[in-house]
Order: sequence, then C-alpha cells, then structure tokens
Amino acid sequence: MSECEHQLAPKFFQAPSYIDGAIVTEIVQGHAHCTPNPRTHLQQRSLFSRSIIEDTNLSASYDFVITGGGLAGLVLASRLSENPSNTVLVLEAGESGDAAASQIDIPDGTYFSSMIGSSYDWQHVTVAQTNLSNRVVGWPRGKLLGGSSAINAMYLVRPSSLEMDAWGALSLSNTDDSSAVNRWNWANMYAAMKKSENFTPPAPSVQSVVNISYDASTHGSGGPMQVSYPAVMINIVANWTSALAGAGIPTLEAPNGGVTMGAFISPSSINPANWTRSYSRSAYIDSLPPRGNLHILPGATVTRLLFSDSSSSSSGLIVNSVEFMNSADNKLMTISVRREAILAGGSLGSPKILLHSGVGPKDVLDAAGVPVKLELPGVGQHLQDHLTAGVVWDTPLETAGDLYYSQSDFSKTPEFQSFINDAVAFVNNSALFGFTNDSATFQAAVQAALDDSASGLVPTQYPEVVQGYKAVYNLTAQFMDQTAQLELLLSLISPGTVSIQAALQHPFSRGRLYINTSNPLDPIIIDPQYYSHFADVVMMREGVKLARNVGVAFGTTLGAEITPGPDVQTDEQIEAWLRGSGASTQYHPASSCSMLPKELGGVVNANLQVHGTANVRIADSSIYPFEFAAHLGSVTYGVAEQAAVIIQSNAFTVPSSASHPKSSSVGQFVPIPWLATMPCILLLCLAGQSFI
Ligand SMILES: Cc1cc2nc3c(=O)[nH]c(=O)nc-3n(C[C@H](O)[C@H](O)[C@H](O)COP(=O)(O)OP(=O)(O)OC[C@H]3O[C@@H](n4cnc5c(N)ncnc54)[C@H](O)[C@@H]3O)c2cc1C
Repeated sequence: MSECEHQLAPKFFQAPSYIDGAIVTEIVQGHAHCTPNPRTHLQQRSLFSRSIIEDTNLSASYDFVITGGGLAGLVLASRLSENPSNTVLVLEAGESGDAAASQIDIPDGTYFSSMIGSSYDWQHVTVAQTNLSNRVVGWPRGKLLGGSSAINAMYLVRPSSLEMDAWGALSLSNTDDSSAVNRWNWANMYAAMKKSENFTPPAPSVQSVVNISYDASTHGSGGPMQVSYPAVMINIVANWTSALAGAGIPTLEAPNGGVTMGAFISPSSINPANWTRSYSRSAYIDSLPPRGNLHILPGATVTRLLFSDSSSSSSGLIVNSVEFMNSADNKLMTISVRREAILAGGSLGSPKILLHSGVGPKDVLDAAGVPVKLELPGVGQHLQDHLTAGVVWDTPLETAGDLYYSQSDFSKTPEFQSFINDAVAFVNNSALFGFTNDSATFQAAVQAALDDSASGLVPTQYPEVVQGYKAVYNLTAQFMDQTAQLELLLSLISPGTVSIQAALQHPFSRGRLYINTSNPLDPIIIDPQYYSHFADVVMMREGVKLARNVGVAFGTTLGAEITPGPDVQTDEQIEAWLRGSGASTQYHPASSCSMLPKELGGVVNANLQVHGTANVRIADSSIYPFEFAAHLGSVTYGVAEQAAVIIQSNAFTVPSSASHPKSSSVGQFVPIPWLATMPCILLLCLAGQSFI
C-alpha cells in the first residue's frame, strides 16, 4: 500500500444542494448506500437525460435558440428554462457525450487518457506560426455537451478584481445603456461566479499532506457546480508554497477573492460526492428535474443565422431563424426564433457563425464570397491566447503518473483518479525580473512600443480595430505590476518526472480568426500571431528562468533537468527553445467577439448584443476584451449567469412582420446558395464525412 492510500478523504459528502426532484433524490440515496462507483453513477445518470432530444422531437420555433451546448450554453439553457413560459432550444454540434461518459465523468478521462484528439475534440489547428519556427499549434476544444468544460483541466481560478473592473471601464466607454453601467465589474462578477458554485473544503486527510489555504467565503454554496479538491494529495505538492517562497513569491492565503498574485493550491471543478468532474452538463442539466420547455439537440452544427428581409428595426437587424446541419441525416434544417438567437459557440465557434451569416469585416466576407449583411470589423479580431512552456526534471519521488501507471488496485479507485494538478502561482512583472530594475526598464520599453505595435502588428485594415488594440494595450501595459503577467503550474501526471509550466497571461501579440470559403462546414482559419510582439517572448523567457529558480528551491525533490536541458542557458538559447518547440497553447483563446464599443472594433455591447442587431447576443469566452490572468472557466460561468439575468430582463420579441415564413417546415431540406455551389461537399456529407 502506498503512502497515498492512507490519505484518502472520507468517501461520502453531503449531497449537492442544487440537486432537486424525485429522481435525483433516488440517485443520491443510491450513492449513500454503496461504494461511490462512477460507472454505476453513469448508468443511473441516463435517467436525467430528458431534455436531450432527437430531431423528431423538435418544435417549429422557440423563444430562445442557443448555439453551442458548451460551458456557457448549458448554463444559459438551464437558467432561461427556469421560467416555464420560456421555450429554449440548444443546438450542439458535438454528440451528447454519453458514449464517452466513462471517460468524461472520471478525471481519469482528463489526466491520464485525455479526450484531446478524440472525436469529442474539434481538433482545430492554427496556421503555421512565423515566430514559432513555422509550427502549427493544435487548439483542442470540446465538441460534446459541456463543451470544453467536459475536457478541460478543471482548475478554478478567478481573475483579479482589478482586471474585472478594468474590463467594465473599457467596455462601457461610449455606452448609451445606463443599466449596463457597473454590470461588468468585480462586485457583480464575483457574485455571479459564486452563484455557479457549491464549495466543499479540502478533506482533513488532504490537509494533513498539504496545508491548503482557502477562505470558504470567497466561494459560493448551493450553486450547481461542485468546487472542491481531490480526494488524495501527492506528497510533492507539499513543497510547492515553500519552494515559491524560496523564489520570492509569497503564499496567497485567500485565493479567488479578487487578489490573484501569490502561490496557492487551486480548487477544482470536482464533485466530492463521487469524485467525478463537475462540468456544465452534469452541474446545470443532469441535475434538473424534467423540463418540457427545454430541448437540447446534439449533433446539430449551426451554419448560419438568417435575418429577416424586412428586419431593419430601430434596434438593428432581426434574426428570425437559425440554420443548422443535423448530423443524424446530414440534412440542413431551420428553426424559427421567436425572441433571441444566442451564440455560445465559444471563442472559435461564435465568430465563425457570425462571419458565415454575413456579419463581420467586409474584406473577409468579400474574399470568402459571403454576402455582407452587416459590416462589423471586429468579428474574429483582437484574438489572444495564453502560451505556456514547461521545464521538466527527473524526480526520485513518486508522482501521480507513477501511481497511475502502476495499475495497482489503488490506481483504479475514483479517489486516486480524482487527483488533479492544482498547485499554481501568479506573478507580476517585478517578480518575473527577479525584483530588479530590469522590470521597470522592460515595462517602459513595452509602453514606448505602443504606436509601432499598433501600426505594424494588428492584422486588419480597419482603424477601429487598431484603436481597440491601442486601448487594451495602453491598459495592460500600465498594470504590469498590479496584475499577474505569468502563471506557474506544477504538473505531476507523468511517471518519473515533474514539470513546472510558465504561462504568459497578458499577451501583447494580436491575431485573428477568419473564413476563406463560404461553406460554413469548412474549418475556421486561426492565426494567433504568437510572439509577434517582442514582450511576449521576453516574459516567457523570464518565466522559464523563474520556473528554474523554483525548481532549485525544491531541493532534492527534483533531479536533473530534462527539458529544455542544461545546454539551454542564455537568453538567446531559451528564446530559441521557446520558438522551436517549447511554447504551446494553454487552451485559453479569447476576445474574438470583444465586448467593446463599435468604435474600438467591438462586437458586443454591455448587454451582450451584437452591435447592429436587434436580437443576437453572445455569451461565452469570446467576449473578453483582453485576456485575464486566470483560467477562463470560472469567469465564463459568471458571464453566463449574468447573461441569463440580462436576457430575462430585456429580451427582444420578433415582430410578426419579421418572423420566419417557413416556421412550419421544420426538418425540410432548405436550398441554400452556399450548399448549391458545393455539390461535392454535399456528397461527402451524405457519405457521413466530417468536415470540421
Ligand atoms: C484542453 C483544455 C483545458 C482547459 N483547462 C482549463 C482549466 O483547467 N480551467 C479553466 O478554467 N479553463 C480551462 N480551459 C478553458 C475553458 O474550458 C474554456 O475557456 C471554457 O470552456 C469556454 O467556455 P465556452 O462556453 O466559451 O466554450 P466551450 O465550453 O468550448 O463551448 C462551446 C460549445 O459550442 C459548440 N459549438 C461550436 N460551434 C458550434 C456550431 N457551429 N454549432 C453548434 N455548436 C457549436 C462546441 O461544440 C462546444 O460544445 C481549458 C480548455 C481546454 C480546451
């Protein structure tokens, strides 16, 4: 029996309070009488799936049609359908995920047999990145109910209050909606993020290994998503905060309460009742009693929003229907929208749908052959991502990877498999440069480069997008010491090795997403322009040095450095390694439909409405005007919670003069110009091929 086997947390916890309804009570009682076996739980869970429908159950029209049943989409679906007078449809391109449930529901599916690269991953790739030695970088995104929350690494880390307040100030400039003032700030987002949560503190057995600092008052209770810590803790984690202290980084005693800088053990989106992943589907949908006013259709790829011909109301263009490709029979269908079309396709999916619907930069639409419905230069622009690189050492101690691959009985238990990497530290510019004057010199150089960067690095011909870049640049270049610039993450999932990742948090490089054909089933083109701004590679270079210093502070816990290795020492060598193989995505693309005024290349206003439209909103991770120093899951739960309140309070109603003329023709093939020009694509579709 390994040491970890003695560290198991208690098997049963209180049932989550969000769970209600007779069927759910039965399940909870089931758990209380048996060993928490996730597979049993999965079999039982099929009882919950009542809102997940097939196309034959579709209605002709819905009040709200949500594109994307991912993290944000399912939160919205759950909240909007709380009101029985709302009818809600979710169209999700991926499958329900039930066939993969044995992978999804246990963290094993994330850490030791990842779904990245499977059919539950969109498997996007970037274009070759000039400043990464022409490398193509994979951008996984969840393609199933739950979206990326079903495949992510489960860290729950919030942005700082300063970033949240700065977002509000930036997004609300020029707003004419007084009700939106103060909506996007720390106070409201803190409340919204807490609303999504039900927090359970770490078990005493875990605390005895690692003294985890937390303040329960910074978390919610009674919300749908379970937030906790794994059942077991690996001994190496116990060295984390002391090693960081040795490198000059203090411990953060109350993480997630508005201050992010410091070292801490992050909570995870984990359900301590059975040690399974808590994600948007399990939290917000499976826990519901049956709701007749909620329909969720998997295998439905939204291709376009269709606007009414006579739709130019005083508020803007009106969407009267949503077109989608139904994977069950590869048939194009339309659904009528009675009130609003809500995009929650994520930072890649939402801009793609707008572009194919004719909403976006005119040059992109013209080049792709998509008729322009609404010129909106910011769609797909302002693209940012967190880049990360890992220093790897040998270790004589037992890692989670060693335990997993031992295939011992213990390694197969839900308790062991709940182990999640969770040791992190967020550091500012001063810490990056070892608290020397070099940090001030670097910041001054970044600030001085604003105009050159704006004129040379923003991939657009539209001045408003450049103005938006300048506004964000100006802001983030000012708070380099007040907010974190880099995240360090300890990883223990490989056998025999320990890695410390260094992840860039506020990139100055800007990329874009665009389309190059009129076929909505073709992939989106992703060009993040990694490292096009000098500051990004410098910050990561210094981050690698800091990770090495932390490694030294670990003492004999770590052996020889394997990656990048002892031969990589000078600044030039570290930068060459980052460009050549070291740097890769941290999976946090954002800002492709930024909440900014139109004059700054914005796509949505502070009510989440797409500028120039009457009834299209976006509620997902695409709306942040800049990257936060945080993983994006927690904040996206907050956005979706706020979105539900906003939409409930002022939803548009499509007037009968603009409503979809074929609302009774649900399921009929719709002849669409882009499809007619693509006969070979249609043939391939009929042959059951996937294009995305
Ligand atoms: C591998 C990985 C690890 C991550 N680790 C963490 C972590 O540890 N902690 C954290 O906080 N965050 C993490 N993230 C990020 C986090 O999961 C995302 O930021 C978050 O899920 C974004 O939510 P979203 O609703 O914007 O998009 P998603 O959750 O991705 O949902 C978008 C949904 O829309 C669907 N969709 C897209 N296009 C269409 C279309 N045309 N028609 C119909 N449906 C469509 C997709 O299939 C998907 O289900 C990670 C992400 C990944 C990929």
